[in-house]
Amino acid sequence: MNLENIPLSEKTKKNLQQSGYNQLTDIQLKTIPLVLEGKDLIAQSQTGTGKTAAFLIPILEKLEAGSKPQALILVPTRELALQVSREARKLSASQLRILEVYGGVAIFRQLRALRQGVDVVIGTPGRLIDHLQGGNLPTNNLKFVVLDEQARREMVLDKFKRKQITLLVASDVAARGLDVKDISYVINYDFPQNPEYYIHRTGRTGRAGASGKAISFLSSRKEKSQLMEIARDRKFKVENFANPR
Ligand SMILES: Nc1ncnc2c1ncn2[C@@H]1O[C@H](COP(=O)(O)OP(=O)(O)OP(=O)(O)O)[C@@H](O)[C@H]1O
Repeated sequence: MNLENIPLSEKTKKNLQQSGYNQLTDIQLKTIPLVLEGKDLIAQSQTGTGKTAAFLIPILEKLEAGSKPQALILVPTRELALQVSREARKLSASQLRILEVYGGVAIFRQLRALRQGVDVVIGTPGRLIDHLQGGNLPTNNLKFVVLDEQARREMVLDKFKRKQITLLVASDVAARGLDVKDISYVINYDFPQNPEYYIHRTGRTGRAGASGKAISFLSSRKEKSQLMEIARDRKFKVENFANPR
């Protein structure tokens, strides 16, 4: 038992033990006190270490049954929405109404549930946007928003690695550390802010000694000279250069 020093109510602790959560995992021990204090945070840990409960336990502890959504949890897939809502029902020590919303099923039941009042909404982006745009999902009572982004990211990357996706549109977050074999091109839509980022981004192609290609869209003479300077420093070739107007 390592729940003693965690500032959760007795009701929650009892429920955790009844659910077989006798020991909190490291990520849970670290995040729960911070979320209870109302801190914003980004958490990262290995798969299967209990990240879902790490955000659910403190959020559920803080909520009381009401009528408008108080927590919104964005997940990448329908399967995850179901998985997270199952976990939320298990971990909720009070009578909170938990609703999963995802596409591919009739919207009617989701609408009815939203009209009757829910406390926690767990959903996938497309259907959530439908509900938000339709004015069915009031946001003025939200206290918590969770983005289960890593599971998105990881999943998309996995598909990219297995070549099920052939084009990946990414921010600079993907500029470092992404190790995928055989990336044919890196396309710089916006020219990187500094030379270091150019190197990080384009380093995704031509891994492990192989050569790679990058295409950059340049929108000023300044960007052109930045590119030429990097090319000079790093000794790479610039081909098919069209002058920006
Ligand atoms: N403290 C705990 N005690 C016992 N079981 C736990 C505890 N925390 C989580 N679990 C269980 O461990 C399993 C894995 O948890 P979870 O799916 O949240 O991992 P994760 O870190 O989100 O993994 P992934 O990165 O794959 O999404 C779940 O079945 C969950 O119910």
